[in-house]
Amino acid sequence: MKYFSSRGGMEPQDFSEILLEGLAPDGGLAVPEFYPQVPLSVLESWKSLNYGELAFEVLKAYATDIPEADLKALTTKTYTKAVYGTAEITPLRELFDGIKVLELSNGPTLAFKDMAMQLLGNLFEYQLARTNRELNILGATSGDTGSAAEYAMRGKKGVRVFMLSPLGKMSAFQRAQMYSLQDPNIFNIAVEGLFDDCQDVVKAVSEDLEYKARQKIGTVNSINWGRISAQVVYYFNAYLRTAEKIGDPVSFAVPSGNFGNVLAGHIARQMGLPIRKLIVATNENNVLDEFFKTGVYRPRKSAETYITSSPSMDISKASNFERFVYDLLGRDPKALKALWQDLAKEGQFDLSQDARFKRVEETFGFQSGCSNHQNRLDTIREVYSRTGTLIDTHTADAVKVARELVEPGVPMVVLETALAVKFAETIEEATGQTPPVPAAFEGIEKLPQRVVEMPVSVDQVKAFIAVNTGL
Ligand SMILES: Cc1ncc(COP(=O)(O)O)c(C=O)c1O
Ligand SMILES: N[C@@H](CCOP(=O)(O)O)C(=O)O
Repeated sequence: MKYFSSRGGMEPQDFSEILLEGLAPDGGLAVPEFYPQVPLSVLESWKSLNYGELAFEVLKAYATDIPEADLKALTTKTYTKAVYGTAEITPLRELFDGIKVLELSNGPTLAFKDMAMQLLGNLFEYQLARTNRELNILGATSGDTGSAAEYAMRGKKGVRVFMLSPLGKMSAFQRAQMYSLQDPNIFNIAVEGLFDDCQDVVKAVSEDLEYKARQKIGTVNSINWGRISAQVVYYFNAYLRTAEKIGDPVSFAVPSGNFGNVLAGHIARQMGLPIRKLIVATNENNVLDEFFKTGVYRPRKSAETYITSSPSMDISKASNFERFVYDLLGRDPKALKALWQDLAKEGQFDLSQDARFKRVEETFGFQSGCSNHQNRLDTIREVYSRTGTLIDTHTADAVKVARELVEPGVPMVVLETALAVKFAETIEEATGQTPPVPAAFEGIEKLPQRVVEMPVSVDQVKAFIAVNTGL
């Protein structure tokens, strides 16, 4: 399998190359030359596989330059009960009204990011040893990618993590998870801005190709195709455990911010998984909901981005949306590049009158909805009173939209993207209950924290990295 840039400006590369490179040199995102197809008969045969085996089957079609025996060893080592708490890895639980919850947040940092990040940590270690290289990861987080990456990379040989987070905008638990780490290869930088500002800095640094090469910069955000490909696996797993009969339709509702999670669902669907609807659920930062409803894509500036009680989705410029639009435009890099040039000039684009916009729902199955703080409180309270379980604020956003769009006879799977304990304040406001703190995180908010503060400055971030790498 070869990978190209969504904007057309990259020589074909292998999986291992794009894994360490992150953003394409022309500022686009790496996309595979085609989506490997999984016929229903093959899907049927995957029913008996455990998670690690399934991950191997899905990923071997993408990571074709990694010897199969090595890839199998990596997926087996990653997806264990010791890491994810259960042998099922991503258990499903019944909610109500035809809705199930897919538990993706039982890993080391209590968010769905662990599903891909643990594998990425092992893949990086493998690839760096194979090529005798070092990697300095530059990432942006709104709360969960940061800790997942840091827990996956701490102590890994040849890897440093420089993680940008929005100063004062994450929950107290999220801050403590990241900033209390004292490992010498982990560097936390709290930026005086929002997630989008952090992500812009990561992209600007990555676009300075000379600096990127000298400092050996890589990424762990979902702009890295490795992240997305690993996230495709749990859609297959959930489908295999949900469909009564292989071939029956199943829908998914996905709390969305940077559009990586739901994009993985889109890819699973393109590979032939019988997904009926992919529901994009946003919070008050509803840029994506606006696009899926109207065809107008209008990313907001930081000043127009709300700070909400589902803070990990406080994102107004969703990176992975570019990968979906690439497919929508018939996988034509010239058309994508032209549209992105319009976007840079006009600050928005409008596909409402373009015949291709109809394909968003008809061909690709996308629908959307959004939530506000009150919806979140109501949903968390109702789920608690009807099932006795506490769901986190992001998952609540998806449950709210799933209930609006669920269809009779079609199971709806809501992706649980974090555990309630990460957002205890809102859970207490909704239910009066304090979410239980897992033993590993007992007292974490009282630990000393190690973080440097910085304005939104590409130059200052570059200088900080250079001082700490000595390169
Ligand atoms: C808890 C949680 N839910 C949902 C999201 C949104 O996922 P995505 O950015 O892949 O759309 C994030 C962050 O990405 C998150 O941390
Ligand atoms: N919600 C994320 C933001 C970054 O998303 P990513 O999937 O692109 O890494 C976070 O919690 O950091």
